[in-house]
Amino acid sequence: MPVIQTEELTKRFPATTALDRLSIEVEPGVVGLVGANGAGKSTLIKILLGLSPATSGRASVFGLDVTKEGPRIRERVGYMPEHDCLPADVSATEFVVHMARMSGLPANAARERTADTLRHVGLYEERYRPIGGYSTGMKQRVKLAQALVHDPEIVMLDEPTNGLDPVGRDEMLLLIRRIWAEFGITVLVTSHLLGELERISDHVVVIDAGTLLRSSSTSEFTRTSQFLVVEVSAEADAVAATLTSAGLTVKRDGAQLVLSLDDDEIYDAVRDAVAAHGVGLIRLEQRRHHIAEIFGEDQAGAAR
Ligand SMILES: Nc1ncnc2c1ncn2[C@@H]1O[C@H](COP(=O)(O)OP(=O)(O)OP(=O)(O)O)[C@@H](O)[C@H]1O
Repeated sequence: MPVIQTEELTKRFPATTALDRLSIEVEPGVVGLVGANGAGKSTLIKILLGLSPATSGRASVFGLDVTKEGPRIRERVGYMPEHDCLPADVSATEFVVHMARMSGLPANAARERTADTLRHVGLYEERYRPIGGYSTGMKQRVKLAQALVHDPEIVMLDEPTNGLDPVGRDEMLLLIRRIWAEFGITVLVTSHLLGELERISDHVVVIDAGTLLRSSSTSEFTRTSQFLVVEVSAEADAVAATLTSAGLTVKRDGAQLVLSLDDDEIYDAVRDAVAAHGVGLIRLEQRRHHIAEIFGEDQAGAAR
């Protein structure tokens, strides 16, 4: 059974449709939910948590209907909200213990789990300092710790790398990957940056204006979002024709030939075509599509 399932899920606000008949399935692992600002990521998480009702359609977590089983779902889910929501005048320890108690842990267990979790997120040394004096990265770690402290089966992390510098982003991404790798907790993590989610996710779901653009394994996603640029010393048209007759998708971009990377034989085919025409190979380079190109995905994968 999928951990999360939605069927034709729709959420309308007076001025906008945040989710438009969205159907997705999430299996255990790290799942990246990618979309531009306003795509509907936070809205989806709030519906899954039973915090906001859908307009129509269905959603379930662990097979439990979100409209009827909100409390039972929230017992088993950790949630890291997008925006800063931490009290400034208490320490990380006080706050996370409080959240653990709210989740039903007895006092001793709450204190022990808090210490373990703060150590895991790298905040052990600073755990008694007031949160108000923390950096953005430290605050994100407190938010992550409170999502993990009651030992959930899945965590939903809304833009956990927001506001972090490149080093802070890398550290946060590593921490997120470890949640699944070391503890077996499924992670649903949102971002508007595909590249960073690709690094840690087993599966990527892309939404745009509340609709599903794509849902696939990360390896498949990476393969089809890349292309190969070939530049030859002469006879570019003839080389392109040879590659096309070998079954490859070839587009011209000035002097360059742009090939879809969806064929495993592509490098052999390029070598053979270049040899057949007796021309030199000036450039052979793998490149990535820009995110906007992937969002308007063209499976042929040529650069525009
Ligand atoms: N409570 C609300 N009332 C009215 N409109 C809302 C509400 N919450 C979200 N929206 C609208 O729904 C759309 C989706 O918003 P949502 O916050 O889910 O997007 P998002 O993908 O999480 O983007 P962001 O990262 O910017 O939050 C947006 O157009 C937003 O303005």
